[in-house]
Amino acid sequence: MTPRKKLEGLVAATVTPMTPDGRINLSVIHQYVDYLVSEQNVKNIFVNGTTGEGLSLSIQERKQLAEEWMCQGKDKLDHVIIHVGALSLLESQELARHAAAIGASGIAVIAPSFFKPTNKDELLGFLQKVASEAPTVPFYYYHIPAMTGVKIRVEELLDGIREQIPTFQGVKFSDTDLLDLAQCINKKEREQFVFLYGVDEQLLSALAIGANGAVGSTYNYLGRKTNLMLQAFAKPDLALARKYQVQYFCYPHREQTFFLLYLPWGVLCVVLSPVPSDIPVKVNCFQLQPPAFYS
Ligand SMILES: CC(=O)N[C@@H]([C@@H](O)[C@H](O)[C@H](O)CO)[C@@H](O)CC(=O)C(=O)O
Repeated sequence: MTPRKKLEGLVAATVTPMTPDGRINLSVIHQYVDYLVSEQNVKNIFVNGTTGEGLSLSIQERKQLAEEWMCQGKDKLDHVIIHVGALSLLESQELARHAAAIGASGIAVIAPSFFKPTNKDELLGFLQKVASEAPTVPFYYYHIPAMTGVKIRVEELLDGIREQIPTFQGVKFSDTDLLDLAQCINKKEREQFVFLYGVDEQLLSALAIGANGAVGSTYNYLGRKTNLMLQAFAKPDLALARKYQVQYFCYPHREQTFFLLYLPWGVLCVVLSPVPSDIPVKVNCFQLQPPAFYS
């Protein structure tokens, strides 16, 4: 892993592979890493987040997954960000210490979502207590109000955040409120922070207001295509970038079917997207353990 390289571009929010009897399946993670790097050109991952269903896993499972992703990503991935948020502060702190011990390139924390912080100071207090357990690890706030119900504006949260959290590095911004994101980015003193956008369907809009990159589920299987959009945006060829965004992300993702098939030789991940017939990608599959007869 290349340590401390600035985090930008695409970050795949990884799915957690499971066995048919509901246990985590660590054995396919090395192939998952190879798939992301070679097939999707994605070298950053976000582990145990929403897509990985981290909050539905036990602490032990989350640690084992983090260790395996770190181990298999060594010398292949640039960044492994571990989500360590939890309802329990003590558990979140334990996960933060663990992520630091295994050398994670960053940690991220969502707001507690049952007994919710009601203002900026409560939220900041929680984040600070977790971040301080990993004092050398870059820290990201994971803003996903649709899931947590915590709607404190990030723009407000960021005021003076480095004084409370010296490791604060940026935000994984999974919300459609682009005004909030723009206001975060447009403060001069925040230029050094990283803003990673998390609503894949409208990434281009976030790039236009200065997002550094993106974390999302679709980069598991549309990473290569989204990289083309990033290249078109950087050129800049906005017409082409818009074409990519519209073609691959404007269809109702909530209707998207994403499932894992458990076959004798391993796990097949199938993604069905309701896209028009003139677009070639309708079904995306990746084999976490490809059978010999397929190659
Ligand atoms: C609510 C949700 O799952 N949002 C996804 C998006 O990538 C989302 O799947 C995508 O925009 C398709 O709707 C990410 O923001 C979540 C994420 O990055 C994570 O797994 O932590």
